[in-house]
Amino acid sequence: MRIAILSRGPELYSTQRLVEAAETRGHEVLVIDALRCYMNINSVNPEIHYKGKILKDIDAVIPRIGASVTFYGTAVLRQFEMMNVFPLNESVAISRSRDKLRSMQLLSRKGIGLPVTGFAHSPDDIEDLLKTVGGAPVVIKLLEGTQGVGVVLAETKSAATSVIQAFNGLKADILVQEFIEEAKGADIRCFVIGGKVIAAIKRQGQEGEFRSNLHQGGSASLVKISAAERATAVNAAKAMGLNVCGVDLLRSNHGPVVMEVNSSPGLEGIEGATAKDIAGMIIEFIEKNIGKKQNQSRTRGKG
Ligand SMILES: Nc1ncnc2c1ncn2[C@@H]1O[C@H](COP(=O)(O)OP(=O)(O)OP(=O)(O)O)[C@@H](O)[C@H]1O
Ligand SMILES: [Mg+2]
Ligand SMILES: [Mg+2]
Repeated sequence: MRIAILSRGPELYSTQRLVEAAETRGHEVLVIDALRCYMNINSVNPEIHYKGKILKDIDAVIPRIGASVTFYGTAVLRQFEMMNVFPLNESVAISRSRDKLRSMQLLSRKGIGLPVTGFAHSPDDIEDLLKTVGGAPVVIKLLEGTQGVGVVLAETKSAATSVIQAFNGLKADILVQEFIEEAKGADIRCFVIGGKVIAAIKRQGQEGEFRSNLHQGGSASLVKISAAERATAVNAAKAMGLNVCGVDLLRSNHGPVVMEVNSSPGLEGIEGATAKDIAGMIIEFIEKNIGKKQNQSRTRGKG
């Protein structure tokens, strides 16, 4: 096969591992920066041009699209779909997962456990907003935040009110969530491939830190997950329409709750902690599914 990896960082661990895994299995790999692709949308035959040449005869595409380039990156992926190239994850599913509110609405519709969550732009009744999520302590999140930045624990009603007012002043969209204290600063990352959890790790925040993000000094270790956690992760992946994803769960005293579903999950932490060849499993998923109709892009770029 000829496999294209859409990635802006050929030197990144995840990209390198995917290249290595594909080449080991006898495939040809191209690492392509989506932002450098240009396309002729009017063409009868959809084409993608890259560095002065037309990209041809590509069988599968692995999107590793960074959050900051979602819009253009998914447009390039959609063009591949229009050319009948097999996408590891479909463009519509990626767009869906990048929108936190849309994701939570979709997951809740499928009855998947979520932290009690409110969202708001400029609430005129902060007290009522806090009441809808059960009152302080609450976690307040900037919708645009990433890697733990913009996630605040407000332990009292007055702290929560001040933080919400401050975010209002910045005209930011926010999420207000019940604080899952019993998670004790840890979350579970379930790595899903083709409807199965193939690995799971626990990320534990530093002493005194409620955020488990590795970028905030958290550490990763192997974890055994329960049947309920496994089912929650699988259902979340299915609800989002993602073949490959990382589902982040919190262990709450009302069962596993999904915090988010990541459509380009990193491989370094999880391969390091589990010693599994996850890049290889991703390539094998493509090998097994590329011919199957039901796993092809459902929208063929029309979504
Ligand atoms: N409702 C909550 N209760 C307890 N802990 C939480 C809650 N929400 C988030 N956390 C902790 O804070 C961390 C960061 O939150 P979250 O994953 O929502 O934002 P983020 O990591 O900045 O976003 P992204 O994962 O998109 O980069 C989580 O990994 C988790 O450990
Ligand atoms: Mg997170
Ligand atoms: Mg996130």
